[in-house]
Amino acid sequence: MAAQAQQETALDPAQDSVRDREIGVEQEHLDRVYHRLEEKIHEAEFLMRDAAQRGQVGTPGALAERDAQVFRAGVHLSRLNNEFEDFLFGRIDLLPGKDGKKGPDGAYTAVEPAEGAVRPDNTADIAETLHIGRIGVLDEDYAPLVIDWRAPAAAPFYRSTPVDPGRVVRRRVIRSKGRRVLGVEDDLMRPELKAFLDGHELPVIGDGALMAALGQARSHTMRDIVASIQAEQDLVIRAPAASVTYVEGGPGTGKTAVALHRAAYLLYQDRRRYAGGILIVSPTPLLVAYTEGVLPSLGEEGQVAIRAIGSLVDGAEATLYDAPSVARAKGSYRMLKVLRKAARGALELNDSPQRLRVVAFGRRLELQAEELERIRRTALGGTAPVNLLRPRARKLLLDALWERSGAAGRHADPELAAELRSSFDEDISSEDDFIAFLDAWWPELSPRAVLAAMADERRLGRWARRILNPGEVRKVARSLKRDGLTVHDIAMLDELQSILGTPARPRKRRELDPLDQLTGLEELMPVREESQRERAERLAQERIEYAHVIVDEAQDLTPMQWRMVGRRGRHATWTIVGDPAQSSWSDPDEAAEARDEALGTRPRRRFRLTVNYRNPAEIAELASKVLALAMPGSESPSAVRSTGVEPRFTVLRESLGQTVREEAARLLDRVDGTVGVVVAMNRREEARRWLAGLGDRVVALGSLEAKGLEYDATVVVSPAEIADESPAGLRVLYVALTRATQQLTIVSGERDEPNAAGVPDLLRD
Ligand SMILES: Nc1ncnc2c1ncn2[C@@H]1O[C@H](COP(=O)(O)OP(=O)(O)OP(=O)(O)O)[C@@H](O)[C@H]1O
Repeated sequence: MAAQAQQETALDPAQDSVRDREIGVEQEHLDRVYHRLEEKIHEAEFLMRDAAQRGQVGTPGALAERDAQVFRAGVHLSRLNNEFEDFLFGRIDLLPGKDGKKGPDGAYTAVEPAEGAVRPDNTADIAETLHIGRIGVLDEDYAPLVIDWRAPAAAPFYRSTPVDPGRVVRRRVIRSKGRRVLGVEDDLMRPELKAFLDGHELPVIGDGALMAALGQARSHTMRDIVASIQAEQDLVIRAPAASVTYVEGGPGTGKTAVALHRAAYLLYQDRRRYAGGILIVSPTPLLVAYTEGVLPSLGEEGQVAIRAIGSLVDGAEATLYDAPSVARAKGSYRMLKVLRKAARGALELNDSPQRLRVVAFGRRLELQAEELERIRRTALGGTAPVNLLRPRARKLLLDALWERSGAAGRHADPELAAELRSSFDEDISSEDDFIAFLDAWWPELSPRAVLAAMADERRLGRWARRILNPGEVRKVARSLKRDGLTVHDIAMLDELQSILGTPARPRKRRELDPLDQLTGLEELMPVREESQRERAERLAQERIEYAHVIVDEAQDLTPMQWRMVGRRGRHATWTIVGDPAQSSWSDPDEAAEARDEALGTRPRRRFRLTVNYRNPAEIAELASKVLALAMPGSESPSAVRSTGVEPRFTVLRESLGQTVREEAARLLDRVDGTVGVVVAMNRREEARRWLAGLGDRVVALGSLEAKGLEYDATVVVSPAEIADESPAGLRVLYVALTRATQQLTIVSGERDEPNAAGVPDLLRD
């Protein structure tokens, strides 16, 4: 952060005493906060005991409210004690505001200082001090002890910059653990100003919280960034929820972090609206596992579902990846046409009956294959879901049988004719042969059954004629034969579900009570209504639509995946974050078209994040060489820090496995946190074996799995192999090169053509 006042160093004893004093000041405040919370708990407990003693005193509503209050207070304190390591993390010291108005959180609302707040000799008095934390706490007079980070009054903590300071003079990050304050770091937003708080000059400690946060060792889970959200990120987090918020930014600019904080912010802003749920779509289960702790650390759980794109369909979990050429066929719009044909074609699988025989009015009636085929085609006309067309097909069969029966002209009186027809329909419909025929001839199809039918190459060839080429048909059919589902199969299953439809089922009646049956009571009682809770549970189970959908790594979604995600947010507002330069999908234009279709005509609000908080400048610079090849003309985000450690280049020694293992071990010695080894997808298993026994700080990843993740150090194995993997290979390599927060080692394989210094061809100037 610019213009940090670094008036002190830890080595200066005088400064140390100022630091200790300031830590003491914050400790006092934190003690007050905890004291207040305990008071609230006691208050609530007292109310509860009192309520219990007085039995029915008070309206039921008031009693319920008390219970709820006790419950909330209890949850509050247990969270504070157990989960929030740094519950209170910020403070701003502010000049007096333009108007004297206070907001609902007890803080003054004006963003700009009052005229005359700064005196001509560049001195000023601090008029207000606000502490910022994960949740808000008021004192007994309703003055704010802690402001929730998402409240409007907290915005200046994130937004204020030395260029545009508003009322903020000093911005402080407080580091604490449990109930103990460990440290403070200050930034001065008006370094030229001499400001006084209670008559004493405002002290300034430390060298910036952002750098401290960025330098920390990484673990296998992501941390929240509440204490150091930067102004351009804050604009996205607090953007109004209407329509579509669209965020682009290079690697490490905080897109994922911003997306998660935005979910928490939206819930805070309008909890009722988002009771419909927020869905965060993530590219891989690894990234889900990496990020899922962030929301609980912000005090939000329950209403946010973070799901990998391969886990969006209930009961189906992707465990496999497709080869790039198969993925291209399965993910593109062309597959939609194939699925539509397959869903209709699957009705005619080999065991479909070729003849219908029934007896009506004492006569045997029969429909042959040709007639049945004609009826099926008529029933399938249009685009209605196949499973919902069964009643129509049944009706057409009955029409044809009626015709065949010759009964049509028997009565001139239309009423009698209609009566005859309806008893004809009733007779036939209840005939066992007819029911069995219909079940076999128009079975209810499941998405899985259709997908399984597509594994037959000849059949798929028929359905995909002039849509996929024979090579693609062969490969897709073969891939569908494997046990297990791929990420792209999931979007196909979801599409099939919508093409096939689900017939309405009769409502499940409540379990019969044997006693009721004996007494006949069951017959007298009306069918029990669903309770409100049961209804809520049922809706939650059935829910595929959300109130807000956040798509992370949006550049990777295929057209079929956009359709799947779009179905989950038909009435939602959206936040889309991504980076076209990191796209692993080969046809970005087609994907953009599908995205626009999913989002409809909703207006978009666009943002761009420009600063890379992950990679040191040395690594970012190397990665920018690949960016220039992958997306000529696009700009790299600027790295916010530098470590002085250049990327290391090595060539394969005895064997690739041995070399990689040695390099990983070397990095494990040099960093405190994690090491990621990124290889081409087809080397994943091999790479896991190479690293066996090195401990759980090191992991092997296929190039596509590295998406969104970060490590203290990474080993990127054979850039050429990764780049040659798919048409989007260079962009995937760019992802691989931008995962490290501290050190990067490149191991060249045979295809990399390294020069004497070990630098592979792709990474040379
Ligand atoms: N304001 C911030 N304060 C502290 N750390 C930050 C801040 N913004 C981002 N970071 C850190 O930078 C790293 C990169 O953030 P994140 O993973 O969200 O970036 P990204 O844009 O999603 O990257 P990619 O596109 O490569 O997946 C994370 O470790 C994150 O915690």
